[in-house]
Amino acid sequence: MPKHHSKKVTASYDFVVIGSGPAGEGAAMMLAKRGQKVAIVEANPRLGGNCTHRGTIPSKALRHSVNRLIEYNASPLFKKDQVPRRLSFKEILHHSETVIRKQVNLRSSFYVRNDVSVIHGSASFLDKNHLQVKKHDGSIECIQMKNVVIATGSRPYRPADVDFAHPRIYDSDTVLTLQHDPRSIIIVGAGVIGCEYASIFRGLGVKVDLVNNRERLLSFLDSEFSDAISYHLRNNGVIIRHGEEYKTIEGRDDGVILTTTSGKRMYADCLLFANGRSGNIERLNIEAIGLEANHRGQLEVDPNYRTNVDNVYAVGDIIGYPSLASAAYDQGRIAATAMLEGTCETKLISDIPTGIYTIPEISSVGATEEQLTADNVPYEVGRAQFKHLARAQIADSDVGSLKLIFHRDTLEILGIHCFGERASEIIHIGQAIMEQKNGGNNINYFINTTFNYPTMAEAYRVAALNGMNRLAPKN
Ligand SMILES: Cc1cc2nc3c(=O)[nH]c(=O)nc-3n(C[C@H](O)[C@H](O)[C@H](O)COP(=O)(O)OP(=O)(O)OC[C@H]3O[C@@H](n4cnc5c(N)ncnc54)[C@H](O)[C@@H]3O)c2cc1C
Ligand SMILES: NC(=O)c1ccc[n+]([C@@H]2O[C@H](COP(=O)([O-])OP(=O)(O)OC[C@H]3O[C@@H](n4cnc5c(N)ncnc54)[C@H](O)[C@@H]3O)[C@@H](O)[C@H]2O)c1
Repeated sequence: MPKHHSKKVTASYDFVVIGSGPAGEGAAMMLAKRGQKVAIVEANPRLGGNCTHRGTIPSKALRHSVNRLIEYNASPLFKKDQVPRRLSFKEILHHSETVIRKQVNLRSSFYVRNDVSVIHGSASFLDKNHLQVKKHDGSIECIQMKNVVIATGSRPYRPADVDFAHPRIYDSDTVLTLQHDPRSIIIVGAGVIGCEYASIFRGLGVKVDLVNNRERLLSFLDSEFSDAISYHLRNNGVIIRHGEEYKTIEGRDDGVILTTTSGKRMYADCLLFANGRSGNIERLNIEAIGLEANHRGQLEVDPNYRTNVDNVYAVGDIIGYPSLASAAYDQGRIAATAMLEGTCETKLISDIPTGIYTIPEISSVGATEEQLTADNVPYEVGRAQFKHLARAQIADSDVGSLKLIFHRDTLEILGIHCFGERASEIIHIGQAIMEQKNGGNNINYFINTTFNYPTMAEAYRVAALNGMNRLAPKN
């Protein structure tokens, strides 16, 4: 083996992927399936990325448990003794740990089956063809590669004036170690993470103060749906404070005091800071290959996910928007294809769906009414309310609605917005039609097809009929 920078090169690969989250996994699997010699370097002793260990999977598993609890306590079937069941955060963490274990087993098996070498340790560049990997036992390995994919993900943004070492001040990573049973929590940041955790804690009966520095919740949503989530969070007891910036956050022995720049003073058992994320760039020593990250630790890439260095690609949260596990898998596969073929014809879809696992859930794809109005697009809307669907009545989930926005003349679907139980699944039925070309994207599809009955999918027929009935005569 050759020597590099006075370290012995221990192995050589066609491709090395750094990070085993969805972006890295997507790239590594695609490259391995195409017969390449691939290694994945992962700093965590277990595979799966932050997605599996700290982000998507644990938060969705926690939310699932809370939702079952709410359902149980609300169901007339189980309500006979009138004593509501309680669960603590610690108790529901057990379920999420079980799901994480299953995910790690499953995802680890992919690497074994596809002959991808797994190297546990933290990677940093020596030059564009060599990485140094610092292993957990302190030993250092030097590996050589023709090409490399950076998929190191992101972590919670931690402003310097917040004491994250305090035992009652958490971010979305450390909240997964919360062992006590808080009676109240202040959540700073009402982005997707803040809203999802507000639903989880409120569902457990914890008093929640949600501090938002903007004027509305999740302002990228169609305003009807942003209003709906505000209404339902408030209706469930969450206190939402819009347009507030924190001034100080002070941890005490028995709780946390937050003051706002407007002079408010709040107190709770603990605080979750969930306001933004930073790319995991520092340990990579990208200076050694002449790369530079922006102030959020993110890398710039071209449409094929190639960085300014010809054999170095980057995918997932490390490149910023959309910063979703859903998109990260696709980015990984697209980058792998581009690395093998010079370019990838398939691009990430432009209408990335959103799936927000608040209680109730929200999901959308395509344009909002505000965008279409601003662009002077002639559209009409069709609505279905869950409370009018047999399946929702059976399931006792009558909170929710589906809105179809379609072009008044061409009847093309332009946007779909849904909230309520299973919204993030329901949205994909409409998305499949919306993606059709050559006239296939037409609201009449939902009127002319036969849906299983009773199903939530029936909402599409109801909404389509509602919209068509509302169309004004052309002259
Ligand atoms: C609380 C929360 C909830 C979320 N919910 C959703 C959701 O419902 N749906 C959705 O689509 N997205 C969700 N996301 C976003 C999603 O988790 C991320 O977009 C996704 O994890 C990004 O994947 P990735 O592959 O880029 O990186 P990550 O999943 O962040 O994985 C990166 C991996 O790289 C490793 N690594 C970092 N540096 C090095 C190094 N130098 N050497 C070796 N290894 C390294 C890390 O240890 C990590 O395992 C959520 C995020 C959070 C925080
Ligand atoms: N269901 C889902 O799809 C889901 C669920 C949870 C999280 N996520 C992902 O997690 C992230 C959500 O993060 P969030 O809720 O903390 O906030 P966010 O992305 O909504 O950002 C909150 C605020 O922090 C700012 N900010 C972001 N990064 C910063 C940084 N490094 N330094 C300073 N300011 C910064 C933003 O401009 C914004 O004003 C998103 O990337 C989202 O895609 C998705």
